[in-house]
Amino acid sequence: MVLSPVLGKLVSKRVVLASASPRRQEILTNVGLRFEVVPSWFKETLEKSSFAAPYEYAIETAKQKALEVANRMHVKHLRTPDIVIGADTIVTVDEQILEKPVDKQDAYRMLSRLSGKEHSVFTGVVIIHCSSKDNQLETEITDFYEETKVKFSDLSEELLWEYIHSGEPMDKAGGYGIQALGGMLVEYVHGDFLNVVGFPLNHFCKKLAELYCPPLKHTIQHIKHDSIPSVDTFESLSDGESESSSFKEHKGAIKLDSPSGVICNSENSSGVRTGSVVPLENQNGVSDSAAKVPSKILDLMDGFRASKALFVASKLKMFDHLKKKSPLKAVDIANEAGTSVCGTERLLDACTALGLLEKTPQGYSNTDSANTYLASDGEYSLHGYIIHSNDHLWPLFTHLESAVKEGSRQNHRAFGKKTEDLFNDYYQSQEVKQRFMAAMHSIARLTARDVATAFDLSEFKTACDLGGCTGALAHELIQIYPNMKVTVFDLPEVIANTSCFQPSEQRVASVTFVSGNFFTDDLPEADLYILSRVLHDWPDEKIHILLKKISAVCRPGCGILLAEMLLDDEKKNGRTALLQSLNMLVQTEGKERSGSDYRGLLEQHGFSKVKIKLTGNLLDAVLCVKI
Ligand SMILES: O=c1[nH]cc([C@@H]2O[C@H](COP(=O)(O)OP(=O)(O)OP(=O)(O)O)[C@@H](O)[C@H]2O)c(=O)[nH]1
Repeated sequence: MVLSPVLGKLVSKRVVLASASPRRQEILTNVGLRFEVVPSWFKETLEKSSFAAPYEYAIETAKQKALEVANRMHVKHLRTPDIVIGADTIVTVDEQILEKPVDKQDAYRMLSRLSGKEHSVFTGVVIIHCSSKDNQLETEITDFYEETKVKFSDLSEELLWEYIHSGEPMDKAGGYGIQALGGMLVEYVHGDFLNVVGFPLNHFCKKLAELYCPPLKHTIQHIKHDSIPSVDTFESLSDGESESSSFKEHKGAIKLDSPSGVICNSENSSGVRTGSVVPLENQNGVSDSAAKVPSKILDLMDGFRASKALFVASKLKMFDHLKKKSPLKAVDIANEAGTSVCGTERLLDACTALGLLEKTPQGYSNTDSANTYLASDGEYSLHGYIIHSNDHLWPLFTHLESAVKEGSRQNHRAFGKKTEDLFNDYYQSQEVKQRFMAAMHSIARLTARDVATAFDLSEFKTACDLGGCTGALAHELIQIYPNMKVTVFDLPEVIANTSCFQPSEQRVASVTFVSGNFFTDDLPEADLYILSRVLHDWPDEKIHILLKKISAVCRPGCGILLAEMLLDDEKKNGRTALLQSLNMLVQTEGKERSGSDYRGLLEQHGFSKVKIKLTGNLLDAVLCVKI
């Protein structure tokens, strides 16, 4: 299947999956699509009776989910995605639409309705292309749906309740998961199995191919096999080059960037496809072996080069120079940065190919996202974390192999000294301390709003951010909850260096900085204790010491808010969090954990009503209350 050309075109795009469904994430990851996950906050409450057909309801819900994410990212994070994908799966039986059960009784009602009958599963999918014009979000929407028919056996009461008690039905449309235990209920499936699981991959891939590599009419090939009917295949879908007439004709398609270098033309020199097994030559005489390019693996092999190119361009302040003045030629930037012209030109070209810069005959300019995130002066700049990644994490990662073999941190190998305490390493020199604080500040600035709004915290009048560093989250909290007073509690060497990170124009009086060590000193009183990127630094034993201490000073009704990257329970998806857990391995005794892991730790110290929120940003949130 020639999907590589399509994926090649998407590689430089910010693709977002507006769904919390782990199944959708897995299905799309499996085909090699690279995307971020930003779960939608759209409540599935559209009036079902106002839709003429059930699939219209599924499509509209999918559309609203995706639009909510596109708008939120555009307004809230100043990050307009290029493409947002949304989906909604429903089950229909006896002209009723079934969604996810709200409780076990509801699951029972659904499953007994499906027992012994055939039902339909519809998934509505939308692909939204986004752009920003005069700061307004512009969208072009493509949608489709897929129907699969499923027949259940007669289900005995016993089997029904056994299945319900397994817990599986609760987050699944129609109250069953065909891919797991629910498969035992099914007599037959007519249609796309993955559509039932939540995402019609086959139809989606065809849609992507239509949008990104529309066929030149004369190249569509009908492959004939003895017993299989003639079909139009992905192999027959050619690039058509960006200006092909069929491309322009396609409803809802927008003009996209030039191909990523993967040859997508599928004609041979005589303009006729001859089959997909033998490598073909296109009009340029280039072997059409795109189907065999393992692009995902090649990308991973290149990953370190791309990271290092970003780090070096940041370290040499190239994005700062280009933010001040652009376009600039390589020679001008080399002069500013004190670097060689030939090396600078190669670095700038690589950054252009990575989508960080734009290049015209007049020279290089920053992309919008380079101006926002890579220049060092932006409100949401990641410069601090990038420099920390280059100077601190990179040397540690060169010892990943030893870390994996030994199961322990590698600070001694990377920096030539044994560290008893993680923070001794960071705070022993002023330069390293400032760099570390800048890194933490940049991640905190980027995530603070999503963490602060993950739950309604208005009932907490006072909060104490343990290890709150520069106070970035504290300042966000008092913006959102004007009656809240927040204490930032951190080591004396941190508190002494916070002044350069303070916002100029805020009600600073509501944020107080107190120095101390949360393991050894008394904790300030508060209704809410916040631990943001703290617990992941420590092994369970240390976490128990800290939670016990917090629990001892918490009155009933007081809470703990955790902000961490959450792993999925099966530790299969979410590569950012899984890679971050390796990051913790090379430098700490800690690790990333799942929401269930944190729930287990918190419940052991008298905290209950644990709520978990995946924010779609770098940090997720967990809230619990002392009983
Ligand atoms: O056999 C299976 N059938 C359905 C599922 C899963 O069910 C849900 C459907 O719910 P919805 O479309 O509303 O999606 P959500 O999970 O709420 O995520 P969004 O954030 O996209 O709204 C979906 O997860 C299917 O995967 C299943 O697993 N097996």
